[in-house]
Amino acid sequence: MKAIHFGAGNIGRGFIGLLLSQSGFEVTFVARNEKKVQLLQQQRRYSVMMANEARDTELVRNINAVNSRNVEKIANEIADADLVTTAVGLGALEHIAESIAAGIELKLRRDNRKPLHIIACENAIDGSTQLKRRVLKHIPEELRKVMEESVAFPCTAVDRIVPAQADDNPLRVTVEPYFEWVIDCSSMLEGFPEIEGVKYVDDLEPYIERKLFTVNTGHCVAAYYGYLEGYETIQEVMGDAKLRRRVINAMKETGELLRAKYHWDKDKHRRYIERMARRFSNPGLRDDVLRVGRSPLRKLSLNDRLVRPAMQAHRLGLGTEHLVEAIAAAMMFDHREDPEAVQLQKALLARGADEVVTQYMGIPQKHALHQTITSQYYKMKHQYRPAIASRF
Ligand SMILES: NC(=O)c1ccc[n+]([C@@H]2O[C@H](COP(=O)([O-])OP(=O)(O)OC[C@H]3O[C@@H](n4cnc5c(N)ncnc54)[C@H](O)[C@@H]3O)[C@@H](O)[C@H]2O)c1
Ligand SMILES: O=P(O)(O)OC[C@@H](O)[C@@H](O)[C@H](O)[C@H](O)CO
Repeated sequence: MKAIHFGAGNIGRGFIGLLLSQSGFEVTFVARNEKKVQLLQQQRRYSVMMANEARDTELVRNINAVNSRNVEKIANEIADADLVTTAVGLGALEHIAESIAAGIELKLRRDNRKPLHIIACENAIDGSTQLKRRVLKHIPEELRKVMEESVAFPCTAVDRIVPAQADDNPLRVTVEPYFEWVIDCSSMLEGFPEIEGVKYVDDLEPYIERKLFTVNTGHCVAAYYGYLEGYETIQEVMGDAKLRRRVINAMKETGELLRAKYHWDKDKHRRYIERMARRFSNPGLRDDVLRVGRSPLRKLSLNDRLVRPAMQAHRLGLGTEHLVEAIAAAMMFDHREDPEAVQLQKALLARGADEVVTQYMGIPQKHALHQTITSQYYKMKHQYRPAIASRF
């Protein structure tokens, strides 16, 4: 069984590569960094350490690597693969689409009808569908129909906290012990080799929404308030009782929405929230506020972890107070080395919050949340301005 994985970063090595290798796949990483490619090619293995007391360690074997610029080699690898996975970041999917399409085209021209599944393991609703749309642009018209017979793009929800690594060994990665990987099997082709530890479901929506609107909503609330209060890590933020309460309150708010939509048991979901908060606090990890808050424009977009639950909750007449505050806090994220934070701050400065809420969040001006978010932002800006100014 052969898998090609795009992105030899934190989640790629610490989660996807690990589970695929444990399930018997030969995994070839497609990576941008030539040094990392060479190391993976030389060592053909790396270790994944658990952030638990025992520091349990797993060895990932049977791996190889190819540089992301080597489109011909990537296409050859994909042409006879069973699985392609990605963890490159949502914004980078457009950069890998052409290589994936080249592999699919080669596979079809060789008349290889073995099923190929392509799964975008990014934090997003319908990530694989978004990738498919980009790949299709590079597939010749005459192959598109036949492609459907042997190539599928099932969507997924992946959950494991893997912080940025500070390790002398550039391949080793430390991860939390917890993980959840759910794949939508309703769009899968027959004969798919199962991945150990994956849950296959017919309807992914409750799973991806539970993950994105609890783990990722709560996580980014911690990051954005933590940033405003001058904390460096999520662990520090969770140690601050006032901020921890804000994180929990936001997860409770999305919890009310999720329970209304999916009729979940109240106590069970409360325990899920508590468990997620304990994960954020894991003392065995050091997770930077800057990593968790990265790419604020993506996180503030209409279908992501803040605006989507807020819009849905509003539609159902449920509370949105904590989400609105978190959205305003996200708008304050002005880290100079984050290109999206810079773009956001420039837009706020040039065009004001009104336009930013419409343009980047997709909330029409006449929507009630538009006004609430804008006012909350100006209120918070006033409150935090002295703290922010002292940063520079
Ligand atoms: N780290 C986590 O806790 C976690 C958990 C679940 C999901 N995710 C998602 O996984 C994705 C990756 O996150 P991460 O934390 O591993 O980030 P990361 O920055 O550690 O890894 C991304 C990797 O993709 C590589 N990359 C970017 N463009 C590429 C290209 N064109 N070709 C090949 N490689 C390319 C980068 O060089 C980097 O190594 C994101 O969508 C993230 O939301 C992350
Ligand atoms: O990867 P992002 O930027 O979408 O979100 C940052 C973190 O919240 C995220 O990486 C979590 O650690 C992860 O989603 C946990 O499964």
